[in-house]
Amino acid sequence: MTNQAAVPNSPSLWMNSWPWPDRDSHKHVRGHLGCVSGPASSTGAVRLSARAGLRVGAGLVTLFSPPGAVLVNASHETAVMVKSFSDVESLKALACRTQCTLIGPGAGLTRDTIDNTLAVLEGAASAVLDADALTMFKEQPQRLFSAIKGPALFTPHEGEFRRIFPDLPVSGDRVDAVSKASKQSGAVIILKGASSLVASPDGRLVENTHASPFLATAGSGDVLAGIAGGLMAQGMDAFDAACAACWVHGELGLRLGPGLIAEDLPEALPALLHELYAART
Ligand SMILES: NC(=O)C1=CN([C@@H]2O[C@H](COP(=O)(O)OP(=O)(O)OC[C@H]3O[C@@H](n4cnc5c(N)ncnc54)[C@H](O)[C@@H]3O)[C@@H](O)[C@H]2O)[C@@H](O)CC1
Ligand SMILES: Nc1ncnc2c1ncn2[C@@H]1O[C@H](COP(=O)(O)OP(=O)(O)O)[C@@H](O)[C@H]1O
Repeated sequence: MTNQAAVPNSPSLWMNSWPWPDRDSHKHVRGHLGCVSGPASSTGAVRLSARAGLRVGAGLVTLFSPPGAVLVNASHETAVMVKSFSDVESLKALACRTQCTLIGPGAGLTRDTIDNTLAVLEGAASAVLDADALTMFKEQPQRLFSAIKGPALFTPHEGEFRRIFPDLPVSGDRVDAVSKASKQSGAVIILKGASSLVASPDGRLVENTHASPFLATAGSGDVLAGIAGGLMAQGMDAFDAACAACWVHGELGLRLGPGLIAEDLPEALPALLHELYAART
């Protein structure tokens, strides 16, 4: 059991480290986010992440796509770029050119997802792992943890958390479970839910209750991962980026409310970002 209490999330925790561009910024200094696409039949989830990353300010966002999914990705995207990768070496080379690469949404429950996740962790300066990139390490979580070299953020829902941390019961003390999981893995972790907990291996712990039940809709978590990845690509500390992403995502949920679908979230970001920009000190 941990006696640690989680700090309530609020903009005061991370506003000062928000990566606003300055007068001399150009797209290459605003960070490059890579997002790894799954096969042609399941590309939508990661495109939600990519769009959120671009909206939150990453200067460049590229979808890294297997050859068979390039056409479907390219036909959906305009500002988000698309690059093909045919094997783990070419994916690693693409990830090396990013400040952050995100993998998992719609990646697929296949051996390729294991190999591609390891390539991302090896190549990218920082990484966001969600969904299938976590689930696929159910049988060998230690292999995943050992592959972490730089800042890494895991964004599991409870089902995914249970798969990679089977010894840490989330049905009991969630704070204890997520704190231990972060220390065990070496990753910052967002344990998502109606209340989301953010834990860092160095012991920082925040609880986000600033959210709406209307966020319980397909693809909403993919957008959250993209917001966090977009902030990390711009150089924000992984824990601050995770806290900021949870609050911003929750605020968008509160603003949009009934009828919200995941596509709405990135499109609602500019109005909120205008307010945060005006309130900066
Ligand atoms: N537009 C799209 O293309 C979308 C694709 N998605 C992708 O679909 C794949 C499967 O993801 P899912 O998360 O649906 O399924 P998973 O199969 O990974 O997990 C769902 C299972 O986990 C259990 N679970 C326990 N706690 C849960 C919680 N708090 N939230 C959700 N499930 C919980 C559920 O009982 C369920 O059986 C992933 O690749 C994901 O990225 C989803 O992100 C939805 C949107
Ligand atoms: N009842 C709720 N209240 C507030 N936020 C919620 C609620 N249910 C889900 N969410 C949020 O919605 C997102 C759902 O993510 P996830 O389960 O990964 O779905 P998906 O895989 O479809 O994107 C998470 O950020 C979670 O915190």
